[in-house]
Amino acid sequence: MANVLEILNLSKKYPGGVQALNALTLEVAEGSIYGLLGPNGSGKTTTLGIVLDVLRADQGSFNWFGLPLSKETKRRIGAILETPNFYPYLSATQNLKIIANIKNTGHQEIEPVLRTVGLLQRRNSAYKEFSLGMKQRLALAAALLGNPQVLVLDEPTNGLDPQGIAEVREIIKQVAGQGKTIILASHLLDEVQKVCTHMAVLQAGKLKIAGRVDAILAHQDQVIIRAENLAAALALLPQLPQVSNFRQDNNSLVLTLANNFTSTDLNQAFFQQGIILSELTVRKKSLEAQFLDIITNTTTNQ
Ligand SMILES: Nc1ncnc2c1ncn2[C@@H]1O[C@H](COP(=O)(O)OP(=O)(O)OP(=O)(O)O)[C@@H](O)[C@H]1O
Repeated sequence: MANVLEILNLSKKYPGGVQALNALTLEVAEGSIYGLLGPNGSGKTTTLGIVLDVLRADQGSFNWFGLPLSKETKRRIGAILETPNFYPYLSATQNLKIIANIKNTGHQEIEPVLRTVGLLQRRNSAYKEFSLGMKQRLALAAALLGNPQVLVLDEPTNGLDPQGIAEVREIIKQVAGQGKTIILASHLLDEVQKVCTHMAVLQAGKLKIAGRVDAILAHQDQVIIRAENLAAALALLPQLPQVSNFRQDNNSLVLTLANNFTSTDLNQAFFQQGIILSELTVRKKSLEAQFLDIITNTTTNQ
């Protein structure tokens, strides 16, 4: 599948001396929901600012749809970097009419986008009467005007209550289901795991890891095995391509699977060598623990 966005060796130092980005390289494939994940200050907003032409990089390059950024490519991108300045006394529809005029798109798009974000019933209510969640959904509607191919969102659920968070996440998935690519920045692995198909993890402006969310997280599982003949199992482990590392813990062996292998593959490998496992347990780490592991242990890997 074609790439919607390609970032190559992007670096940015702010005047105060903070190296916000350090040779960042990543690719976003068409149709993906791509999470840019990292702790506060890791460079997510800076990355989005550069690719949306709000900030200038010191070094490196990027392209959208294989092309340099231009008026034409910008038209194919809808973005929310911060909450837009809607007029408080105007209704949802009136506010969107103003944005449609700025974007030079027809007013016939307003009703469908309000429906997509679940605000059609409230289209005549004044913006000032909206809850925070509704305001964020109106911002999404505004970003969707002009039918962009890509939606770029910076921390789209920040500050919302659980219901508001669930609504926004549902809209993101629905919009992706219409074939649009979504790029979103988040500091929550939980959010990225629930919403995204792919992710890049940033720390201190550097890429820690990038790839499919399920593959990255599966690689974090711990597998605990026991066998009648533990010594034979232990002796076999260094030869198994399914295992990336292991340690003995009393009568058990605790191991991490190599990329693209499952616990079934592991069980089969032992069986083929005549070792019957008496126990095989997959222990999923908490998402917080996985996030910390990725941030602290992972070596850069695209
Ligand atoms: N205008 C600025 N001037 C100086 N330093 C800045 C500026 N904007 C960001 N920084 C610094 O650059 C680094 C990256 O910031 P950035 O906002 O890109 O990170 P982030 O991952 O989006 O964080 P957050 O989740 O807190 O928004 C941080 O150390 C931040 O303090």
